[in-house]
Amino acid sequence: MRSRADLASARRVVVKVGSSSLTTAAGGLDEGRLGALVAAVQDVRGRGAEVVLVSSGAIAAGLAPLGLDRRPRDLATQQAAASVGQGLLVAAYERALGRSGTPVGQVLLTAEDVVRRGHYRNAQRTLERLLGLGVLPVVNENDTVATDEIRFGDNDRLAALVAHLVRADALVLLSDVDALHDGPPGRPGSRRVPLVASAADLADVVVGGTGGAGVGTGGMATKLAAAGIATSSGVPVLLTSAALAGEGLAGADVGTWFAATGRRRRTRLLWLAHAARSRGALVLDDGAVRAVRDRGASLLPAGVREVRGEFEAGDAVDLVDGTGAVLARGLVGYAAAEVPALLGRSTTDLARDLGPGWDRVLVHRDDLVLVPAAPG
Ligand SMILES: Nc1ncnc2c1ncn2[C@@H]1O[C@H](COP(=O)(O)OP(=O)(O)O)[C@@H](O)[C@H]1O
Ligand SMILES: N[C@@H](CCC(=O)OP(=O)(O)O)C(=O)O
Repeated sequence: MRSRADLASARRVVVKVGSSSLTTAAGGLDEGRLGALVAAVQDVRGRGAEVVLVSSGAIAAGLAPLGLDRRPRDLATQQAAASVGQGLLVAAYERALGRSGTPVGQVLLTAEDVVRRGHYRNAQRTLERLLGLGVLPVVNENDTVATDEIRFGDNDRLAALVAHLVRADALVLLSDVDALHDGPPGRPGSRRVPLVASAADLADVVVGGTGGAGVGTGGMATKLAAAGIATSSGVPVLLTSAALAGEGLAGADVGTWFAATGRRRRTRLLWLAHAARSRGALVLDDGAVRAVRDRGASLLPAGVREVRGEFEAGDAVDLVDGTGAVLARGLVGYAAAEVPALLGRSTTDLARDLGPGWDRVLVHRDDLVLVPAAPG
């Protein structure tokens, strides 16, 4: 997809809508705006395209029923609000779609669901089936069970990973602002940025926090991070306001278009590079640094000098060099408690001394992404 005009002929689109676009100033869901969004989505579906909707708003929708007048700060109350609000949110989508006969499919995901192979294959299969059955999947983070460590916290990045998961032609991020501006919107002189073709186009952009009602989470920063994830793996992004959704999805010259900059990568690696939180670190000797960084090799226990942190097999860890700089991230094959006994030893020794199964690599090269060196 080369430009926003191509959106009019997209085959499959992921549309993400933020809390600020679905709630009223007084709190609670704004069914008028939700209905307008659904109408825009139905136009796209009417053209024969498939849509996955990633909708925030569960926490915001749960505030009023719980007598809360603002977004709570602590995780437990946020989860309680999400638990109450998610049902209201899906019910509002069902009401808005009611007469069309389009069924709504609620899909609640955690970060785990897009990283562990079995989980993301499962999520992928379910979404494909829902689309095949003519359902409108409405995706949100499974807030009520996600702990701080595994939480996305913002649906912008979740939407980028979902767009990759379903191989969408484009991701459309809808917020309460019409486009990315070169400074916080409302500040005199701030202007719309119509096109971001590469990171250089963001050099002069000043990004602020969340806007208006204070129900949004990440402000523009998480949208730019999400756009980076999507475009670097081949999915272009349109960022505009929910009010302009219909025009944007029809390819009109609204919002900010982020062109694709890279090619499709493995979903797990995309998550590792952009979304995973490391549970620990492995300190590599110089030979292992060269093998991993320059030769694309797997990390063997023999090249590791030290282990830091508490992690389980399958967790994300940083691979750091002798100076502490992170050179890669990977999914580790052993738990932290098992690693000290392996350090510095060859796989042949390990198999001989500890028996079969202990000759695995520490981090397989298929489970590893290099982290670009910090500039300067
Ligand atoms: N450079 C910028 N361009 C556009 N919007 C910006 C910029 N800096 C900060 N913002 C703010 O980001 C807000 C959108 O983020 P957020 O409230 O988290 O939205 P949502 O709930 O839709 O995810 C906008 O209301 C806007 O005020
Ligand atoms: N899962 C949360 C959404 C958090 C979030 O990303 O909100 P937003 O910044 O408004 O898109 C909820 O439904 O309230």
